[in-house]
Amino acid sequence: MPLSPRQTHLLDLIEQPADLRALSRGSLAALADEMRHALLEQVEATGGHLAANLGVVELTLALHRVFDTPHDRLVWDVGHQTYLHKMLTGRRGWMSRLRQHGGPAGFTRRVESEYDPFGAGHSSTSISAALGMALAAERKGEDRQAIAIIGDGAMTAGQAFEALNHAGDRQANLLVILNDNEMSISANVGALNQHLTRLRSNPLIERFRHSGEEMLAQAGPLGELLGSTRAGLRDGMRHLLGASSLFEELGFRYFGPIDGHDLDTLLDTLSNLREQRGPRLLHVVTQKGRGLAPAERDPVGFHGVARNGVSRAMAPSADKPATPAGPPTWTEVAATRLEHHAAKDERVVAITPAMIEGSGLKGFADRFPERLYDVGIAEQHAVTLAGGLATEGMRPVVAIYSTFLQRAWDQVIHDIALQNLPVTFLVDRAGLVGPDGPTHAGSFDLALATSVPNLAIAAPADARDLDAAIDWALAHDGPCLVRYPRDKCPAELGGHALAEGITAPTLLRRSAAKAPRRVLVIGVGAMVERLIPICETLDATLVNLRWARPLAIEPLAELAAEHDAVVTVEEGARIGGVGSELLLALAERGVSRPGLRLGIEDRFIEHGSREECLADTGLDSGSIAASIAAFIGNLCMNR
Ligand SMILES: Cc1ncc(C[n+]2csc(CCOP(=O)(O)OP(=O)(O)O)c2C)c(N)n1
Ligand SMILES: CC(=O)[C@@H](O)[C@H](O)COP(=O)(O)O
Ligand SMILES: [Mg+2]
Repeated sequence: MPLSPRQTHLLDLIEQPADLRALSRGSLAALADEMRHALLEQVEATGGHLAANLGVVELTLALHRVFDTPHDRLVWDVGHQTYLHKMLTGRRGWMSRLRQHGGPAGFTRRVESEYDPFGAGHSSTSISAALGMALAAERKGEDRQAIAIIGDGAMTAGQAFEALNHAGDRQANLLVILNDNEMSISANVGALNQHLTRLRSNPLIERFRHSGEEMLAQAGPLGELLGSTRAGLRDGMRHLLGASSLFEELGFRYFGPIDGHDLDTLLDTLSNLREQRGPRLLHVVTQKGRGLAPAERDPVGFHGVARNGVSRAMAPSADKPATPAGPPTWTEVAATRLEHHAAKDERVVAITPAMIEGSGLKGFADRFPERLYDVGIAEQHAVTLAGGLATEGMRPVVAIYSTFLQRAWDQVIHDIALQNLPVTFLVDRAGLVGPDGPTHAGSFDLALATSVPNLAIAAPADARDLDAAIDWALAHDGPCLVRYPRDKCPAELGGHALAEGITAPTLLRRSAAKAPRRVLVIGVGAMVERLIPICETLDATLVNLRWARPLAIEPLAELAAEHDAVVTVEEGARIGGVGSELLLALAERGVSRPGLRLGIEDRFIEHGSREECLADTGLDSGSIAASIAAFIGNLCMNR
């Protein structure tokens, strides 16, 4: 059922937020309606993060109406909920290419607009960044508001607390808007979430506060005198009722909770807060998916949707196309193997930093709910928690995206590897992810991991390798990282082992070429599949490395010695990656050969489809074949 197009008379008038401020207040509800519909049409065409955006229509409108953006700084956390913000800040015409190559990013970016004062993608950075802006304004003597808009999910991260702690102590001029929709990607978790629930559902406090304020208003001059201590009285009441907010304890003035879909309340409250200074936190209650019934019912399913996802959701079930069958994803294969082990071994527990669905842990959660720890958006804690569990004989598995593991490398090194603890890391989204772009690319895990002692690193090329790697990791008495991309997983690529032992590389084909054309290609992980036809065409020998550590250097050196040159191909940073390590290790064994290292170039790769991103850095099949062919051509010329 296609979405019916809707007129957008008011939205068409808005080029910049100043145009929004010129509209009558009475027309804003109609504008919010138009914005919500424009959002649905846009996400229908491009796909993207729908539910969070539906929840902030009124909040976005109210913020740009009340504050003097871009002079006042709006810092959105994560940035996945900024589609309306982009529409109101001069990017509406461009949104039809959202998250596509050359189009706007799915998150805020400084290079895109002066209305994006800070780039994001990873969560829980907004309070720190806005605090930096507030302190800079203080130093420069500038009068501006710095506003962090952070979700209840993002608020669960350590960094958010670190920033609150600092801001409250400094009494910085900072406004934090806590957008509480009771959801992270899945239902929000943790004691903070329970605290927010108590704040949301304590009508006694609200009644007490309102009646207290009414009494003060009726008491004339005495009331005015007392009014100056109104905030103190209110805080006192909260303490008496045992309902003081955590934020007040940290030095913030707490306002709310208010209904984030009630425009009048939002506009009045924000206007009041605009006139105040110091650390303030406004608790806004919103509904994820607001205004689209299927998304309100299933905010998890509508967190991110594919192109045509809106009309598909609204279609009667009989009209819904069946999901096409095909190979499973790497995520699915890994999750199935993990469940297989959990069924046999009570010691196996899984940890996720707020990514149950994306990491494929829904099945594990259903089957072994008491053995799944969703720790919130707390990657560092997830890793050290696994360390603690491992010291007591458990077999913890941290399921984590490569990009989010970046937060926790100190924990991997200091808490896990240094103590040689048996923790398995299932590192998903390793390599280029596509539409989420550089903030979410898993470019660095290999380069970071290869230098960490004790850490075994598997880069499986097919489902058979992946299963074997998980089996090995769970039996191994030390840490192990298993990495795989956001893609379909081939079942079995074949080949035979180059040596004894589970971590040995496999040989997939042997070149029949004559010197100087005998080239050994060593593929890392998911790159191997696309190397098979390339090596056939170029008549190169092909090895599936399988394990980046321990590196099976002896059999590889023997094989390399029979060749004229070595090529390595990995979906990870080329500098400091497996290829660099391999060529050096071969040279140290006296097998110095001309080498070509293919990997992610030394720059950030822009968003696009996964294939476009790979092509951008020379890792699509055509570019790989061309690079190897040119390399062989040079070998012949230089002979
Ligand atoms: C460091 C980090 N970990 C995980 C994620 C994945 N992620 C993106 S949005 C999200 C949920 C955020 O919840 P909340 O802040 O409440 O925003 P909402 O979607 O509810 O509006 C998560 C876990 C991320 N972007 N960054
Ligand atoms: C905004 C965010 O960080 C997540 O929603 C992320 O976009 C999920 O990515 P996947 O679609 O790869 O699970
Ligand atoms: Mg939320």
